[in-house]
Amino acid sequence: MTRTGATRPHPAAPPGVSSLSSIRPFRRLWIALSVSGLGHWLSVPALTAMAATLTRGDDAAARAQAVGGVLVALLVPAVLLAPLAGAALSRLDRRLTLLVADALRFLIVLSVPLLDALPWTFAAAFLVACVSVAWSAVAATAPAGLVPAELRPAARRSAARAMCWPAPVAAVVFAFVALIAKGAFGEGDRADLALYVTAGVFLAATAGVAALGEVPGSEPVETFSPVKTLFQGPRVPGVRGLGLAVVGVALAAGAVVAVARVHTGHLGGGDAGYGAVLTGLTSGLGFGLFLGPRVLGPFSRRRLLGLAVIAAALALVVVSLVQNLVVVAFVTAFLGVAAGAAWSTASAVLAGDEPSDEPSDDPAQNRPDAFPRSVALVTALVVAAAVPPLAGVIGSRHYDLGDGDYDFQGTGAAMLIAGLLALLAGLVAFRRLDDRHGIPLVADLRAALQGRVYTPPEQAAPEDRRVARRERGVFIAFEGGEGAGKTTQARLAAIWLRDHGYDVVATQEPGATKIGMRLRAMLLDRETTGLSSRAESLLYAADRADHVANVIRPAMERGSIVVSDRYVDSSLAYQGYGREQPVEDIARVNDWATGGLIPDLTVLLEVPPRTGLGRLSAPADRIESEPDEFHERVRAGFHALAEAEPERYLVLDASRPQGELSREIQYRIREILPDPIPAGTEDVTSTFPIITD
Ligand SMILES: Nc1ncnc2c1ncn2[C@@H]1O[C@H](COP(=O)(O)OP(=O)(O)OP(=O)(O)O)[C@@H](O)[C@H]1O
Ligand SMILES: Cc1cn([C@H]2C[C@H](O)[C@@H](COP(=O)(O)O)O2)c(=O)[nH]c1=O
Repeated sequence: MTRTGATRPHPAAPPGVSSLSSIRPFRRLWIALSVSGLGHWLSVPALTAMAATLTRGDDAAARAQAVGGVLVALLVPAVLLAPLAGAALSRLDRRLTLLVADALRFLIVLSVPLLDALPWTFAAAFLVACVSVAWSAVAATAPAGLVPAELRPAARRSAARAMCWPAPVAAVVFAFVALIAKGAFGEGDRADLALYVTAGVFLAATAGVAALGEVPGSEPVETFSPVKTLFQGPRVPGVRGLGLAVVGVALAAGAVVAVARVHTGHLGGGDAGYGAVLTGLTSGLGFGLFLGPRVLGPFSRRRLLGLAVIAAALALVVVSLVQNLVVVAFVTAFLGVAAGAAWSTASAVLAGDEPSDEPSDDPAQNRPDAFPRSVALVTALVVAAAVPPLAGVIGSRHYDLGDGDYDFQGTGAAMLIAGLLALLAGLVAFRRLDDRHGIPLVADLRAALQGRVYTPPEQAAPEDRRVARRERGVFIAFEGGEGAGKTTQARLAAIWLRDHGYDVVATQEPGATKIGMRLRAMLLDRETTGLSSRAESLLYAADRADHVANVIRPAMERGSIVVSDRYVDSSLAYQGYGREQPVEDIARVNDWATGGLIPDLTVLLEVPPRTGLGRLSAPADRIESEPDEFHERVRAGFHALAEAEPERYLVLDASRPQGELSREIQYRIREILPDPIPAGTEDVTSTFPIITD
């Protein structure tokens, strides 16, 4: 609501600190971790390619097994040794640990091309992976030690990103280095150069960490046992099918990685082709992780998860059958997108279903992603151990198809089997996860594409249907982040409408009714601490239910124009995107609370959070005091909602002058206005007000 006065700094920002990137030591550590991450991801294709180079004289089965052996060596420490690392690492100096980890990996990787022996390549892969377990555990918590307490959650998320984003870059670098190596050595693939480059990256990371100042260990280094977590099951009981969904995704993505080096060799691609396929997979994964639940906002996340697994499995089936390297790289990228979307959707499903128990001493119990991570890791290990030998056992088959030959390699057959198993896992997971039994999938998808939750006609409440038929008014909502100018523009619109003869009800959320005012006080009071996200969502929905029942619907029935400062989309953006709860759950609760009442027009006033918050003068309330990241998510949420339903939205850049904005809003409102004088009255008076600017 409007408050006038001077601007003020955002309350979540400590003095002089606007964001993580403005904290120099954090920024430097983040860069050093990104460089280490690049080395970490480069070591995977470099070491597997070395195994393939060293078995070049052998048959395809031996080569596949050598590559699989390196992958197993890279995965075993993460599965078996991680639980031992946590307690020991907490006692060590963080900076020194990161420094030693990078230096050790530099030396080990450098030794591989120098010794040029397969057994040492396996041993080196195992040693690198052991060091990487320690490095990633420390890297996950170290940046949080460099920032104020309120920025620590954001620092942890940022650290996780620093370790992940280099994966597609590493794949591209590997592909380029392979091309250069092929040109330079001119005698088939040589992985030496990729290993030297990887060692060089680790050396650069070592120098980067050495140049850092102290890294305080303010947070314990927590690791968990994937095997134990697997048997404990998900932190949230009752997410049936989630484990199977993760198995399906890990099976599909893991099978491609397990045989890609040898398969691309069959397709004439060598190391560069291997790099191209890995680039497709990793960049697809990144894109899918970003897209995840953002796509199809109102669609059930559980359904989305099942569908994403099925899509990844079908992509693997196509990859297994196609004999063209370019097509294989593109379909693998699609597989990556589906797998990434499945992963982030699974995380959202788990994050949205809050655990019923108290925080536990077991780190795995406090991490929503511990279970899917464990399932993925163990599945990847089994795939790396089983798929390459399976490819070797099957061997190659030659088919004469009359007008052309078809060579079906063991690697393709092994991927086909993995793809069919992943498809089965996806189908069963979809059935188990489905929380919309009886709702036709196609209609549900179509409605989600239009930005709404599908409700079968027979399920709409009889009273709501009756009211819907009688409604004659127009409903306009103003939405946007803090200080965007909603109250200002809603008031200007109401005045303009009244000036033109309309009966206007100007209202707002939360707090338009007596009960609503009490709810507003509870919701916005900074003294309200520890309110769970679900309770917050329900309180906003309760305010809205009262608002619709006592203010909006009666006004609509009278034929008034209702102008509301905030409505359901605020809950989708703040409680859904902002609080990272499943948006479709919030949509469903609000659909019920409002009897499905949707505005005829939603004006979205778009302004960067800092600008909007800077416009406010009163002390920040509970929601305004949330950190920048929260408000950025809210902003992105409003964007996504408007994009999903463009015909209902008018999106405006709210940093423009107020007068310009209100004129544009008037133009748009005009398109949906009814006759301002009720039909009967017009028969009697024969008058018709003229609308002017
Ligand atoms: N287009 C604009 N340009 C600059 N300042 C504006 C603009 N629109 C509104 N303001 C000013 O910004 C402040 C906040 O405006 P307003 O209360 O309308 O925002 P709001 O979106 O309703 O805020 P809240 O989210 O707190 O309800 C007021 O001081 C208002 O005068
Ligand atoms: C309706 C609604 C509101 N909020 C938040 C958004 C704001 O921070 C406050 C309302 O304050 P305003 O000054 O009146 O805009 O509540 C929310 O989080 N969810 C909602 O549904």
